[in-house]
Amino acid sequence: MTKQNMVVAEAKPGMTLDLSMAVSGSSLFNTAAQRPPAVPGTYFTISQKQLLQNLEINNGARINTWLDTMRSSSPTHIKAPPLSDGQNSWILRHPSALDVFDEITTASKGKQIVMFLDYDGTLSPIVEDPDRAFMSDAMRATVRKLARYFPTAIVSGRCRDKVYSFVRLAELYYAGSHGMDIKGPSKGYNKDAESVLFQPASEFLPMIDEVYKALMEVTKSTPGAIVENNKFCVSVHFRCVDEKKWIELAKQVGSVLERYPSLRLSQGRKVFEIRPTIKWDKGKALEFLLESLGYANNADVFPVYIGDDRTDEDAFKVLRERGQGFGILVSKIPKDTNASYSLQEPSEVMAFLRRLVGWKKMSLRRHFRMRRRVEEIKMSLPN
Ligand SMILES: O=P(O)(O)OC[C@H]1O[C@H](O[C@H]2O[C@H](CO)[C@@H](O)[C@H](O)[C@H]2O)[C@H](O)[C@@H](O)[C@@H]1O
Repeated sequence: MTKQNMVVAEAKPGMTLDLSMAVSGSSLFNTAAQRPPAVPGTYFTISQKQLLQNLEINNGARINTWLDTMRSSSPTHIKAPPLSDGQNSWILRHPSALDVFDEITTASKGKQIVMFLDYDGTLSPIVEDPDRAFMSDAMRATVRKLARYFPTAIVSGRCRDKVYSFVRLAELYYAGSHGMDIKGPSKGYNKDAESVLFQPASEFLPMIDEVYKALMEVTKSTPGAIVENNKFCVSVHFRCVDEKKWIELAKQVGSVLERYPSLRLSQGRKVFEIRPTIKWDKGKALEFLLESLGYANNADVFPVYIGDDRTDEDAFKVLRERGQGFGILVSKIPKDTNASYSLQEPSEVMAFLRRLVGWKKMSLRRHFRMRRRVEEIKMSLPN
């Protein structure tokens, strides 16, 4: 970054500074579009030297930025859009996947559907204790049936073993740690699938372990904070932390992270996600899995990704860019998304998956009936 193009917000008491671009490895915002809008008249350029002198301010600003995002991700701070155009135009742009079900199946005609499912908030409801985010037996039975008809992968921010212990279906693909830990099914599909195993961040294991311990130590004075070791990444939950303590928690996390420039932080649903800065995410995992399934350059594949979180946006984006299949965002409120369709909650996800299974069963039945009929006609013809 040159001196010319470095634009930094002027420090004013109580104002949140957007210095995320200047704090390497810790930006919450990957693209300019994601950064908070500029406030006219509050910007000036500074040199690298001045920037270093302002390190203290930067760290403060970084914490402020985190706090803003923490607040905006909290339901108490989400302003319901006026019962009007806002909501309506969002729904028009991202219609319910249940309402446009026929449109979706028509688009997939003649193609192989491959299913990608996020776990928390998609297959299981969001609960306070991350260790108790169980999926219902009905949802498990639905996903089991789904996997009989379509190759199916679970793509989660959680540690792969942990998400497997919740889902307990050996016939699925699993991509844990935001896609950094991929394993093929141990039964079903083809035998080769068993050998699929990909861990692009394995060199970070000792560092993640170290950071996990440091975060456990530093956050133990903040009641309600939960640190979760997700093997190749770490989650720091603030769902049960009193909002008055959020700044304290953000500072604690910041104090650990500033020692690890090769780690980055993003936010999910009332959780800080800390992970290696490698170019790997749920979108890359989706592409890797399609390749493993033999669909890398196949125009006849139709991937469907269902997820509720910001980290799922990477996968939605990949589908949009490939122009193949589509993403479905699980959300009750309008959100900026690359998904094409929406579903409100896990119960709607289950309803959608059931319809998909029902539709596939019916089309297979129709197909076999037709084949039988053709055979009968052939047999009835004179030689
Ligand atoms: O990619 P996902 O499968 O959606 O995982 C993302 C994070 O999900 C979990 O946290 C979220 O769900 C918890 C249980 O409902 C909830 O308490 C928490 O507030 C949510 O953020 C999981 O615990 C994290 O490790 C995952 O990274």
